Amino acid sequence: MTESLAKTAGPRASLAIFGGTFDPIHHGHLRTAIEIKEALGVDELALLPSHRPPLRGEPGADSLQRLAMVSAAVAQEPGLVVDGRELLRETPSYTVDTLRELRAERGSNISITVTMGSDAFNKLHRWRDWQALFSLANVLVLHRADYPLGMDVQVAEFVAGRRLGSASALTARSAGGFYDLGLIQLPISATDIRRRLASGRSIRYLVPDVVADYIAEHGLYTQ
Ligand SMILES: Nc1ncnc2c1ncn2[C@@H]1O[C@H](COP(=O)(O)OP(=O)(O)OP(=O)(O)O)[C@@H](O)[C@H]1O
Ligand SMILES: O=C(O)c1ccc[n+]([C@@H]2O[C@H](COP(=O)([O-])O)[C@@H](O)[C@H]2O)c1
Repeated sequence: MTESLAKTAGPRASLAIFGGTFDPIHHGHLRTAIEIKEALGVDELALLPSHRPPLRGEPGADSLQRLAMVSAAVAQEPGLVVDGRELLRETPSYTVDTLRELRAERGSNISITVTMGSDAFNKLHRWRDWQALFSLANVLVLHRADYPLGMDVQVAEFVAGRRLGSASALTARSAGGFYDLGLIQLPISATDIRRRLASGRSIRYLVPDVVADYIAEHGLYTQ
């Protein structure tokens, strides 16, 4: 299927994806997922736990455990769904592969927006086939408090002509648009949660109770 997609304005079905290692999923991710869904006005926001994250070491919890925690966390949240497709591939979880699969399934007309925090976006120039992401989807970047937007010069040039005036303008296009969004950011990170658990401290109110219970039952992140 061709990667040059129609970019005409107009109402269309829409989907946003929010990928991550989710090691573990926390309230920073969940609050952000809701903000993304509202800002874009999408029909559906899918969280995509990565199986083998390309630019980082082995996660502390295995893929099925991370998938189970994400699924439990969103079970009560209408409009948020989990997409476990990256666990079905043995290759590193390249976003471009995921988007190609989604396009093949959903067709060229649906609006797809891939979303990521500024920490992830600042490394975009190291992603597999990163320019192709913009042929397959729109890109929405969320400012994270500790990570000012500091994109690579090549990426900056590439997105300059693609910047739209609002997040919701992305959903009127099938692909190719870019927007960076300032939103309420909870200063929570999975790294900090893993450190707390390793030193026997509480993680209550940083993650949903179902996730804290799962971690305790499976003895995760104790070292
Ligand atoms: N508190 C937060 N607020 C908004 N976005 C977040 C937050 N934490 C993570 N993200 C975003 O969620 C996506 C997945 O992040 P990831 O699973 O790596 O979580 P993390 O908390 O950054 O993990 P780690 O500390 O292990 O790097 C990334 O795009 C990241 O920028
Ligand atoms: O496609 C790539 O090359 C690529 C490189 C690094 C990260 N990603 C994706 O970006 C998302 C956030 O990654 P991380 O490591 O910050 O959790 C997750 O969905 C990864 O699969 C994708």
